[in-house]
Amino acid sequence: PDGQTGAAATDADPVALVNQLEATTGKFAGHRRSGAKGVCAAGSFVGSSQARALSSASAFSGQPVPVLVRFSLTGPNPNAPDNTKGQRNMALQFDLPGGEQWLMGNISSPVFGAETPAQFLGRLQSLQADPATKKPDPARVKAFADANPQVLLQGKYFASQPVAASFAGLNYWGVHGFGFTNAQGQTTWGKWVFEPVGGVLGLSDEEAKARGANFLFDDLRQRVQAGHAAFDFNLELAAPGDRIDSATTPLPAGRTKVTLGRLTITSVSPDGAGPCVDTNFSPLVLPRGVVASADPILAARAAPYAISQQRRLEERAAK
Ligand code: HEM
Repeated sequence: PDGQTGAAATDADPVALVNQLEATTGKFAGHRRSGAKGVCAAGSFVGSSQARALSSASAFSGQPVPVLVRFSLTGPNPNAPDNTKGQRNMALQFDLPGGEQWLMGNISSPVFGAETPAQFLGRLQSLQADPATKKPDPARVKAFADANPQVLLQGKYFASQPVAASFAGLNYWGVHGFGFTNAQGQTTWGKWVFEPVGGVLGLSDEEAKARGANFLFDDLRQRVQAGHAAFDFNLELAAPGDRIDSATTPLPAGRTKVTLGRLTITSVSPDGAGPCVDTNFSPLVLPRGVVASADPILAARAAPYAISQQRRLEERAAK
């Protein structure tokens, strides 16, 4: 806590965040504290000339760059059902020349569920089940949400969307603002979204029920085999006055969008295997030519990811 900067009001201890994730959403030994049900895949990214004008990052050279991909459902449960509404993830590790890496964890929503780490901790606390009823206390949930209305935006977005028909048929947002710096030293700020080349694919509630609880991974394998899994990496450019430091404030609709390149998914690993299983996708690992915004949620992600990774690797080793 640092009373002079006021940091104590918005920060949260990373260990407390991971402990609270476990207390509220559950703990499944050996698995990610969020994004547990997932699969490794591989892809190839080719950057565009528009991207090269904005950023000197080697990811945009125009040469194919290998990308380690992980698609997942949110939450700690490795057996969560696929055929429900809610968050899906696409985490990426661009393996750049010279051993440089670019890591990101993108989600199927333009906003996160909290604006600051402290607010996220408070929201999770309010959602923790009461030991007596085994359910969250509705009055406590409401009181926190009334005082922190940003925490409802993400749930409203998911409620407005159909059940995802495919990991390859979703928009995946970076949510945070990032700056793209070119060789002249000019930095352009924006927020990115990976948009599926074949369009967004949704299911009606009846269709979702008929698919069963485990259809997304087979669907992904089929689409990748058929060559139908690719995303345009698009950057929405911030205009003067736009907020780029808030994970609950998307850019206003209609901002100029620049296509930075195309990511093609080329293979999918067997279930539970592959090079992404033991890694974490800490979104502060950025290449030269890309810089982080001052979004406090972005800054707060690195430490909990490392803690979760350490816990699950230790649990796996102890089995
Ligand atoms: C303070 C806020 C947040 C906390 C405490 C948090 C915590 C975590 C933790 C503990 C993991 C598991 C890490 C591992 O074991 O490898 C995780 C995974 C993930 N998170 Fe977050 N997260 C936060 C915010 C966000 C935001 C804002 C996004 C999206 C913009 C996001 C996207 C993801 C994704 C995509 C994964 C799965 C990555 C994978 O497949 O390995 N998280 N998060």
